[in-house]
Amino acid sequence: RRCNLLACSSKYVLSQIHPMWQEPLAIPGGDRQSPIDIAVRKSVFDSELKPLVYDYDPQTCQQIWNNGYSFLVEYDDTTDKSTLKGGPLQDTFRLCQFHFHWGESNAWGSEHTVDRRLFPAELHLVHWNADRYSLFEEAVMEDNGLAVIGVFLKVGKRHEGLQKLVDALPAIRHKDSVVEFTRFDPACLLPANTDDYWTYHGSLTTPPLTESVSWMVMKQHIEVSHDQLAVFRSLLFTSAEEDVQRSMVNNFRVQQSLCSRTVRSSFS
Ligand SMILES: NS(=O)(=O)/N=C1/NCCS1
Ligand SMILES: [Zn+2]
Repeated sequence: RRCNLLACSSKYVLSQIHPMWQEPLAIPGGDRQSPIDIAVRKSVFDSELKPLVYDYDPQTCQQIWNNGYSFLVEYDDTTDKSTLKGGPLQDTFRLCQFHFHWGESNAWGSEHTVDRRLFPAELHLVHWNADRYSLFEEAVMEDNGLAVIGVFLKVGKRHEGLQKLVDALPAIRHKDSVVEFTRFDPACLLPANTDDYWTYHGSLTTPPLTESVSWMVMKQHIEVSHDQLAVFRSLLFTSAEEDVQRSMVNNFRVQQSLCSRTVRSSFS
C-alpha cells in the first residue's frame, strides 16, 4: 500500500492504491467476469451486429450522487422514455444511470483496455431489460438483464456537455451526498461514431458483480480536459463523518480472465 499524505484543510486526505473493496477471491463459477482486455486481433467481426439505437429523454434525469464507489447520474426508469436497443440486443433496455471510473493520474483509470492500452477514465451507461423484467434489481440477476455502454475518456479539449456535471461535483464530495440534477442529455457524452464497438457477455465490475451484462465498448473515445478530470479526483470515497478522508481515485476493478469468451466487433 502506498499512502501519500496530502494535507488538505484540517483533515488529511489519503491518496492510496488499494482495492476499492475486498474482492471475493473468485465469483463461484465466474467465467464471464468484467472488465477485460480487448485484444483487437482476436476479436471477431460480426456483420449481423446492428448500429446501436439510443433514445434518451433529458427530462428523465433526476439526481446526481456519490455512492462511495463513483458518482452516479440517475434517470427515471419507470417508463420507456430513455431507451437503448439495436446493436447485439434483442430487447429494449431502459437507461437507469451512468457513472465513471478513473485513476489518480492520467496514465491509468479505465476498466477495459484495448490491446492493453489504458485510458485515464471510462464512462458506463447502465440499462436494464424492460421487455423481460419489471425492475433493475430483478434484471441485475439475469444473464440477459443488463446492457452497459462503455466509452473511453482521453485528456484533451474541454468537453462542454460534461461541464454541467463537473460543476455539480463539489456538492456531492462525500459518500452518500445527493443533489438534484435535471435536464441532462447523456447522449452528449457518446462519441460521434457509435456504430463501431466491441461487444461481449460479462458482468458488473462493482458489487453485486453479477454475470448479467451485455457489454458494448465504443471504439471511438471522447475527450475531456485535464481540469475536468481533476474535479473527478476531488471527490471522496468517505462520508463527512469519517475522520480520515480518502480521495476517490483508482475506482476501477482488476481485469478478469476472458475464459472461453469471444469478443465480437461491429466493424472490420
Ligand atoms: N461498473 S458497472 O456498471 O459494471 N457496475 C455496476 N454495479 C451496480 C450498477 S452498475
Ligand atoms: Zn462502471
